[in-house]
Amino acid sequence: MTQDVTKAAVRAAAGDRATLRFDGTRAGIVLDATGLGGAERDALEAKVRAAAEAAWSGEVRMVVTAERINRRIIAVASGKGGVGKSTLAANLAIALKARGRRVGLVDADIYGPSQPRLMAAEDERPTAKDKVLDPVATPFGVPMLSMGQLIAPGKAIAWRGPMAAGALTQLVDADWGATDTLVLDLPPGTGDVQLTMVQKHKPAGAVIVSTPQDLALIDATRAIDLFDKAGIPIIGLVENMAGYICPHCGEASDPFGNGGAQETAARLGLPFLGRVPLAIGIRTASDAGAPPAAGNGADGVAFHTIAAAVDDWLHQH
Ligand SMILES: Nc1ncnc2c1ncn2[C@@H]1O[C@H](COP(=O)(O)OP(=O)(O)OP(=O)(O)O)[C@@H](O)[C@H]1O
Repeated sequence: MTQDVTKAAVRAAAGDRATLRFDGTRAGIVLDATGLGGAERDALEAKVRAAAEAAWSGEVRMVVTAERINRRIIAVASGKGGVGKSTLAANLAIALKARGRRVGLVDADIYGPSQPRLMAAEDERPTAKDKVLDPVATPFGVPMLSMGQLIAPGKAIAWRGPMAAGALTQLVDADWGATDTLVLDLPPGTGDVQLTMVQKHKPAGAVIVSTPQDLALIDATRAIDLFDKAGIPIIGLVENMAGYICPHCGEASDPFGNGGAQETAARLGLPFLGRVPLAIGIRTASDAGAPPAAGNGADGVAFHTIAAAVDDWLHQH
């Protein structure tokens, strides 16, 4: 077979990803797998090798290369539980994806991992190759890994920081392929577990979620201190459950007060990223594994506004 036939066969299999050189009876292929996940890379490599070997009667040698992706972690944190941190993390990931980023989601909440349910991936189990995990796909184009997929429920409650950070390493160092932005849903609170996690995995920035109540805001200030201590910049503050939207008439009211997080942000000189209203639709959609940011409804709007601010921040840093 001729070199031209082999070139055409390799090109048909690999497009622009392959360069081919001939040296006597040997065909050498360099395959650029930048941006492909593990399974895609293996499949492409096998396809190109098969095409080359069918066309070339001599030896075929192949080298697979990939550019390093500069992947950044955005931590989503809260001073206490139940403020909607996981809801925000899931919707932020989906809304950042809608802005063209390649987003993955890591659920590091060892106390109550809820991302598999929020992201409609409860029945998925990650596989591992050479001890490196392969994130599970979700219906929203955001691959995901969760502590809930690694550990039995309730098992990690008594973990100290180093153990939690060690488990997190498995999730962060997984085969994320082309993912350039990892949204990290941290465990609620500001103790040793959270500090060790952020010190070890150095997020590019943090989003702090709070409800308008004073107590939650005091807790939010503790979360801000935690990131200051670890030298991680705060991208900004999100106020969740801010104002109640009546499902019947659509009227907004403020059962927990109004603007507390915005005032706290201003007082601390931090950016305010936006308010998410308390809306029954957000809860029912989340419980049903259909995050509002994935649809076109009114409940998704606030998350897209917040994602736009986070996206800007990432462009500037
Ligand atoms: N803006 C909102 N409007 C209505 N319900 C909300 C809103 N945000 C979150 N919720 C609901 O509040 C509950 C707690 O939210 P979520 O699990 O996201 O909080 P969390 O801070 O991650 O909690 P945890 O401490 O358990 O990790 C969930 O039932 C969620 O659907």
